[in-house]
Amino acid sequence: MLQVNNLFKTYANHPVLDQVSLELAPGQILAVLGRSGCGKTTLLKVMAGLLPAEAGTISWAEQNMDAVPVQNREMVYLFQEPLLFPHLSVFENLAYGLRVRKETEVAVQQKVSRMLEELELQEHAPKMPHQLSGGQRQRVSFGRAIIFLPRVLLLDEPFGNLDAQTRATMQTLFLRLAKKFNITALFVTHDVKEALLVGDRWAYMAAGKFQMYASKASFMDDPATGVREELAFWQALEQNNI
Ligand SMILES: Nc1ncnc2c1ncn2[C@@H]1O[C@H](COP(=O)(O)OP(=O)(O)OP(=O)(O)O)[C@@H](O)[C@H]1O
Repeated sequence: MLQVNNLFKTYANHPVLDQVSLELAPGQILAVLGRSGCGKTTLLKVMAGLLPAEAGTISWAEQNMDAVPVQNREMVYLFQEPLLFPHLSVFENLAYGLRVRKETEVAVQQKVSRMLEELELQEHAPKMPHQLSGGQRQRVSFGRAIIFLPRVLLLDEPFGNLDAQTRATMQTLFLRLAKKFNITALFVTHDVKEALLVGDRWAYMAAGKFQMYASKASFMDDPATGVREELAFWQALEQNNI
């Protein structure tokens, strides 16, 4: 179980994380909906150990993560822009985390081959990152993050820069692999549809305050989230009222 208790952080005396608490069971995906500037990136970076919090605790399976350094925390932050090693091939980008963990060459070859297949990137294995499309780069980045089965995957608007069709393909791929590898994830997005699609649990963040909902219905029914408003727009459009 992932547990976050009362995280607090300020920038210039202004709270950017205001007593953020959440709980997530292993294998669940928490979709976090929030507008630009609400503190989503700060929350994910604090959880990954990339930024310090002023107060609060983060624990996994009742082990406190606060003193655990980034490289051992295994709470992996996935940037919106895929960050790949430009001088390494797709294969070697995927293999990197396994090699750092001193896995045997046989295990590396097996795991990378399997991941290339899952990502439908077999034919691109020898390519360098600059020879890939944006969607393909994001797939490699995602594969690299899950190949060593981290405790928690932290996704920051991962498909925000992709066109609508590639985005839909990536959402389906993400869900299939997350379920297959039993990934526990926080998925932040400003897109209502994406939040509804990828989440098993839902939260809403505004001005540093974080609210988790007991059910999809309660998330949708909260006027703050704007879900009903968006649904009403599409219904009105369908009925030719717009
Ligand atoms: N290093 C910093 N110093 C001062 N203020 C900061 C710093 N980093 C972020 N902020 C402010 O904190 C708030 C939250 O920033 P954060 O990057 O977490 O937002 P976000 O929800 O991820 O936004 P976006 O979706 O636009 O990336 C913003 O108002 C931002 O201007």
